[in-house]
Amino acid sequence: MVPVKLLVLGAQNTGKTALCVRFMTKRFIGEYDHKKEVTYRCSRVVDQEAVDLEILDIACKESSVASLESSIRWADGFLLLYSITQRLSFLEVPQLKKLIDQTKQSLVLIANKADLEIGREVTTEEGQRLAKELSCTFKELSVAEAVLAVEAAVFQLIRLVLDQQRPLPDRRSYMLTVRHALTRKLTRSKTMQW
Ligand SMILES: Nc1nc2c(ncn2[C@@H]2O[C@H](COP(=O)(O)OP(=O)(O)OP(=O)(O)O)[C@@H](O)[C@H]2O)c(=O)[nH]1
Repeated sequence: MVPVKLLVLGAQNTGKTALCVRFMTKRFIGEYDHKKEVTYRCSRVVDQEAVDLEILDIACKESSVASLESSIRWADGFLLLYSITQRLSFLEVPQLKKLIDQTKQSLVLIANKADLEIGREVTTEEGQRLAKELSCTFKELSVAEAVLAVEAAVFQLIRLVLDQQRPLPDRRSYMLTVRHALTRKLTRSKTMQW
């Protein structure tokens, strides 16, 4: 079992708890008790790898900068949420990203509440642009409506963490680079034969 620790971050009311509960139970529950921070534990198989998962949902209202920083140090990967209906939560993203250690690059930016099109304050393109600037993966989804999208986002983050933990030559990104280089070389030599 590979231990993987994930932290769910974002401004208030962006759906952090809803996302954790959705991932753990597959259910969407409207309202939660926000007073305490909660650690969810479960195991999942990701790409044939058994993963021992801990997901920390911190109560933003209650937590000090010091405790936020200590949670960030604890985590291997981050789900950073904003709500498409709360422009302010989108504007807070770069600040939160700055708090995350530069060496910790496993981060998925989630634009939540995609079902609330009528109240949209942040466009999909703005989210994509920000993710590009912050060099992270981007997903727009609705925790309320899409159980599979939530699972896919968490799994994608787990893959990033596992990839980051592998010694450099084993990393998926490294293998992909080598594969692309080889393909290019093979294509070129084929072209030359013709
Ligand atoms: N329509 C809609 N509502 C959502 C969605 N996700 C969460 N909510 C609602 O948004 C509100 C806030 O969700 P929470 O999960 O409590 O948000 P949080 O980020 O944990 O909030 P704090 O603990 O205050 O930081 C709740 O009323 C949820 O039911 C979604 O995808 N669509």
